[in-house]
Amino acid sequence: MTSTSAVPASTAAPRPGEPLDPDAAISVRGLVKRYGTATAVDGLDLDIRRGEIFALLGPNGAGKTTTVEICEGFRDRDGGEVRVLGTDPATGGRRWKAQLGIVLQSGAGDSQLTCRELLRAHGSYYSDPRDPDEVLELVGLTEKARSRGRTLSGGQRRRLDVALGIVGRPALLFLDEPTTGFDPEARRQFWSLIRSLRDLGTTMLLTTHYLDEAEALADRVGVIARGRLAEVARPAELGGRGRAPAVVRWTEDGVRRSEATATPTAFVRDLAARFPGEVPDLAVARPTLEDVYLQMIGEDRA
Ligand SMILES: Nc1ncnc2c1ncn2[C@@H]1O[C@H](COP(=O)(O)OP(=O)(O)OP(=O)(O)O)[C@@H](O)[C@H]1O
Repeated sequence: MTSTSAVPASTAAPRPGEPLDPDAAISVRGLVKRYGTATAVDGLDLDIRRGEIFALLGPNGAGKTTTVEICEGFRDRDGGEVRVLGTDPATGGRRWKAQLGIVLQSGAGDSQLTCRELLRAHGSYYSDPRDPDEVLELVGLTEKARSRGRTLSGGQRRRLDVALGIVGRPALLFLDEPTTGFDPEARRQFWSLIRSLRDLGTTMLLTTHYLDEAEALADRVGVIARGRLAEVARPAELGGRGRAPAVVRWTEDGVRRSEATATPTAFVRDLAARFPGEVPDLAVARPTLEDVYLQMIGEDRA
């Protein structure tokens, strides 16, 4: 289940001209980034509240990584204002950086050190690191404490990446496509790790191409297209999804039928009255997050 405790009544993106939110974990206004003559981020506004999991969605090349890297302090911007944990990333020093956890796509898997040694070494950069064994337990790698990174499976390496991202006890964790290449069981285990981190109060900014992942984890999702935020909403409400009619499908007289209705319960009750037993092949569906996402992206490209 998705916790909504960190999400206020208003879930939308900031309005144009709205000032930076000093209480937000991340507050971005009018962000612009150009590479040569190409504009990768084109006036992006975004607030991410403390304690929430926010998923940034968007097609390849939409500007997600650029935005995230500017927030991490790895990339300069050409315009706009950004505050991350109250600090402008362009000027953030060591103390500010120590509050961030960054899980990159690369991975620490090639290290000659054991998992525990790696965590201890990495933790030494921080003033109040988590105990390596506590972190290994949190990510489900206790049994691999003495294993070297290069002997781990792909999914285990990813867990080690997360372990390295959280050993410094970050207030804000960036996760870039964290479950790419995971098998289904590993993804579910990873999701439960992310939820435990949220329960510990960690704010997380996640980029993902997996819409089921965004739906399972995120308090809010933001769809970025052509360098702008097209919409911010709870996963269940994106693109008017919460208000969309349900589609009832069934088979009657050997013919597959369907009906879009705002009152599916009443419709199914009437339908059931017409059949002596089970309504053949009955299904009630609402648009999935993927349906509304693809529609939004398609409209943007049109
Ligand atoms: N270092 C760079 N130099 C030139 N252009 C770049 C650079 N980095 C990104 N771009 C361009 O900026 C645009 C946005 O790229 P970005 O990596 O932010 O997108 P993304 O949404 O993260 O995409 P993906 O889902 O493929 O990771 C793209 O058109 C990309 O080609």
